[in-house]
Amino acid sequence: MLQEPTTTAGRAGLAALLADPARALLALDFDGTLAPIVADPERAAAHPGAAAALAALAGRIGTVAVVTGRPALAAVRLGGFADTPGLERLVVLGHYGAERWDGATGRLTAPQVHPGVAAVRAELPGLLAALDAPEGTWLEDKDRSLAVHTRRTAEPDALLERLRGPLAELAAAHGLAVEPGRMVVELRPPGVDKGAALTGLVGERAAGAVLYAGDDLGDLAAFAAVERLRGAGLPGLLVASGPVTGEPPVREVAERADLVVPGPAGVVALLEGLARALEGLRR
Ligand SMILES: O=P(O)(O)OC[C@H]1O[C@H](O[C@H]2O[C@H](CO)[C@@H](O)[C@H](O)[C@H]2O)[C@H](O)[C@@H](O)[C@@H]1O
Repeated sequence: MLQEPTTTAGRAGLAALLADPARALLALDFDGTLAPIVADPERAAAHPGAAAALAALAGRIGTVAVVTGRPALAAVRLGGFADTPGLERLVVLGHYGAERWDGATGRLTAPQVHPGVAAVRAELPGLLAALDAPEGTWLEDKDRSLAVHTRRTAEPDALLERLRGPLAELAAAHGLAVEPGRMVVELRPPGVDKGAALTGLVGERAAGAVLYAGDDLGDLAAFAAVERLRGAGLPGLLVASGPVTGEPPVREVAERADLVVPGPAGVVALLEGLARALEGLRR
């Protein structure tokens, strides 16, 4: 059974997607939405059913995309997307939309690395040492940005709170912006976010309906984009992937969603339900 959205706008978005799937755009975040949250980001992997569920929809829905804070190729690798029959036309927008990988061509497009990234890379270890960042603090170097993770420390939330100000100052000193997330603060180039990335793709594909699913603060820009598009007459459905790891949900995401599902397993079940509904409509 396909779960029903709890809002009128969400129900209209789902109805429009089902009525004309060939013109619809389905976009999903990666970590926390298609991939369960794990302690070590390098060991993240898509839910075992995710790639197949996306592939089942890719033949029916006009555009299927992943929109992630990860480098695009990292999401392709961790998701197993390049090896999945049916996902040949998948689009992956990485680094919050700064990068784009097209399954159809296998090509990655990306801008120059922001010069502030090298400066932050050089200064960040010293800053963390000066701030007495405890064991377990982990610096993720994503080439175009750097992320400080606190999940593996004894008090991740308190540490994140303590680091937030100094990291924002360092980012600003080098022309970078901060992107907060689940037990992570990322220092990354400004000027692009998931909302701009999603809006661009909607325009490029002349989408007639959009579904976006996410779980974290970085997804709120995409939620805002769908809300704006709905205001302009484009039906849309917002899905929140609620956490299943025991940590509290990201309140703003759950509150603004038309449908909350239980984590990546719930997202996969929703995708499978959509595929079944579209198959049923074809008969
Ligand atoms: O936009 P996303 O696809 O959601 O990527 C956002 C960040 O996700 C990763 O960090 C998060 O997932 C990790 C693995 O489950 C988890 O350990 C961490 O606490 C989460 O914040 C990734 O490491 C970041 O680079 C992404 O920006």
